[in-house]
Amino acid sequence: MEKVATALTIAGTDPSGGAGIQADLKTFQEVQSYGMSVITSVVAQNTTGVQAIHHVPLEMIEQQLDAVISDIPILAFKTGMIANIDMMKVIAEKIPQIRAPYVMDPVMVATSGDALIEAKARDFLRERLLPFTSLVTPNIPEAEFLTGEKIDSTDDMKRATVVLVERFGAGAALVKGGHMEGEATDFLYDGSSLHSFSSERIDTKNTHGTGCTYSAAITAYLSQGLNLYEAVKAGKHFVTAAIADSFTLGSGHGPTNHWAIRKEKVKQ
Ligand SMILES: Nc1ncnc2c1ncn2[C@@H]1O[C@H](COP(=O)(O)OP(=O)(O)OP(=O)(O)O)[C@@H](O)[C@H]1O
Ligand SMILES: Cc1ncc(CO)c(N)n1
Repeated sequence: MEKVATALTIAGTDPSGGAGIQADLKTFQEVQSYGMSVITSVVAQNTTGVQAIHHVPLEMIEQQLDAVISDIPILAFKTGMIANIDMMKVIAEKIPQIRAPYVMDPVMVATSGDALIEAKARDFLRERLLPFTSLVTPNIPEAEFLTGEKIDSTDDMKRATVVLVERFGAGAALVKGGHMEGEATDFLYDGSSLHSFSSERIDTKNTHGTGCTYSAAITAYLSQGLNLYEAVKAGKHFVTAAIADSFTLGSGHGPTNHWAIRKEKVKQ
């Protein structure tokens, strides 16, 4: 029987469908990995912002993790929104049982600017979870927080990738340039080489969930056995197509289009 590429996301939800668990599962499906999910927080949010957050009880997060881990092999997994230290502890205890590449999207604020994690939990994320990662994918503000250093230039971005790996123990680091000006360039440091991935900047306000979609695509490609460089390259292609074909839905930052890649294939 064919081996199924299984991918798990551990994250919060977005009922408007553009970010969080919903974006992750849509992305896994488009990339053709079998998607699974553990929900940390139920978030009432849409393209304009976050209206309310309900944290799933810790025992329930643990039971969801046990349900998946005890039954199904996981070939790659990612974490997104983990709102507080107690949740991080539960997840940190289970991670050693999942012997698969781990992509951390260190989610801190939504595209709308609303906070998704408690301030004091941000240090814990770096100290307790970062050392387990195969890859961490911060945007500029997240990288500034994790390294404690200001990022104003591409040289600063490159330096941050190295600091995250050499000083803080990430397996590899991808610092994303969505928040810079000019080309959308991301830098990857894997512990030995530095790579860059660039695309033209697309003129759109529809960037709700781009970070979730990107890290989910990388996770899915890793679950299929691609190496880190190839997975990031394919993930960058996926997210660029999804932003280029994004939807103007709702009155705020619209979502990316997760089936853009399929349309691209049909066009060829
Ligand atoms: N306008 C744009 N045009 C092209 N690529 C973009 C644009 N904005 C972001 N990107 C790319 O999208 C990916 C996600 O990057 P970004 O820095 O926006 O993540 P993020 O801030 O974590 O996302 P989120 O909005 O979900 O929090 C990166 O590859 C980045 O270079
Ligand atoms: C649940 C969740 N995770 C991540 C983001 C970041 O886009 C968001 N808006 N919501």
